[in-house]
Amino acid sequence: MAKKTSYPKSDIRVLLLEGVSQNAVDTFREAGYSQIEVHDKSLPEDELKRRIAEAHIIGIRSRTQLTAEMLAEARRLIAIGCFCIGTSQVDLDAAELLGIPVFNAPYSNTRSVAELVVAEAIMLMRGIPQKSAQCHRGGWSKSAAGSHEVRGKTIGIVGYGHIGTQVGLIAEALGMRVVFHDIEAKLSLGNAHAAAGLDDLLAQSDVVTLHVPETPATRDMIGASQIASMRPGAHLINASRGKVVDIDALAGALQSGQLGGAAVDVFPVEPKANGDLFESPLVGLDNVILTPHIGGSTLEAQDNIGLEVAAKLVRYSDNGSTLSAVNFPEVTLPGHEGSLRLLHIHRNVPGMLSRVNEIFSQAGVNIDGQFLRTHPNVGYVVIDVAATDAQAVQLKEQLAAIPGTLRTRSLV
Ligand SMILES: NC(=O)c1ccc[n+]([C@@H]2O[C@H](COP(=O)([O-])OP(=O)(O)OC[C@H]3O[C@@H](n4cnc5c(N)ncnc54)[C@H](O)[C@@H]3O)[C@@H](O)[C@H]2O)c1
Ligand SMILES: O=C(O)CC[C@@H](O)C(=O)O
Repeated sequence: MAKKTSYPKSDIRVLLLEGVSQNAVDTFREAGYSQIEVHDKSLPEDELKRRIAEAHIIGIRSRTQLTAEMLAEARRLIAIGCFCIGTSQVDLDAAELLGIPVFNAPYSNTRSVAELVVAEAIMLMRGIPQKSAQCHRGGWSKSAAGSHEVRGKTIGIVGYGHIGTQVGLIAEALGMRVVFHDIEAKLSLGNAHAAAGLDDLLAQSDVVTLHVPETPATRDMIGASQIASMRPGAHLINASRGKVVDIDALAGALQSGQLGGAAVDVFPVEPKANGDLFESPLVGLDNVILTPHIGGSTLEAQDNIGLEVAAKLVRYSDNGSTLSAVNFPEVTLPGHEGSLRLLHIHRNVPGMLSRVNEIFSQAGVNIDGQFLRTHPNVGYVVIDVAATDAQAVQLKEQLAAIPGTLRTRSLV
């Protein structure tokens, strides 16, 4: 009897780290996956290297670093799920060149971050962090000095994407004036308007809030000279990524009173697990709200993220669709009932498709459907055929032998 070509679901190992929602586990179970290993923390590097070598699918949040070196150990890995928005913890190019698509949840915690940011803007404008700290120490200083309504004040939003626009809409509903800065041309929502540039935004805002991704261009985007461009006594909120702000420059400005206060949720170096020591130059400053990277950590957001990312991973594993992958050619595929589906991920070099097609032509196998998308470095072609089990084994082996092949899979 011919050997089976598709990998049985019961052998597919799913490794879920960092306490992703139970919804994710349930989604895999309902789709027929049974080998699901769940950890509520990220794993130490050595252990992760061992575990990732066995896993076919891995789910992480922001603490697990999937570097090129780590991914080189992931010999069986077919897909990565980031159960969050940010994907800078994964070397996306390295994953693509290994033929591994990465999925995330681009909107599921947007509202949670936006609500927190607007609440923090109110707290900072009222001087609540300092007043609360004083009361905790047994102090009492009832005064309106330095305390302001947000109504009529200006909030400056850096990065006017999903979160930035939500912040703008909620802030405007509270009567705030909204300005934004983005590297892309953006449609202004409500009465928001684009600042002439970052410096212009900094100069006119009472509260500045950051909502950019971590990229080489956003690293230390707010340093000493940008802080010097802000209004004296203005406030800074960072719930984007820690490396976007020069944290020593921020600490200095908060200590000197150049800035009135800050709310910081993300840090250049964050503890790996709950209970680990948190260290920052901002610790102990009364005018700072410190939170442990929980901007998107509401039960609503985590439940939605669990469903969304697990569904994308299951769809890729079962059907091959890569729609909404962040690093990979996107192919939306119909069902393939009655056909064998072969997936071929390859280096995007000239002549690859003709070599693929030559294999089917020589085998005398008709192609029912074919789907191809390429990125500059990687191509992804999906071929549906009516083939016997014996032909299927041979076809997959021949596809895998084409020079430049990164991965092949077959789905029945
Ligand atoms: N604290 C948390 O828990 C939490 C939760 C969710 C997201 N985040 C972070 O927030 C970031 C933003 O999320 P989003 O969903 O709004 O992303 P998004 O992609 O929708 O928006 C980001 C915006 O930043 C703009 N941008 C990129 N580089 C820029 C630059 N150099 N200068 C100005 N603008 C620039 C983009 O054009 C885009 O409009 C994420 O990348 C993630 O790192 C944090
Ligand atoms: O849940 C996390 O660990 C990350 C949350 C947030 O930073 C995101 O990128 O969505």
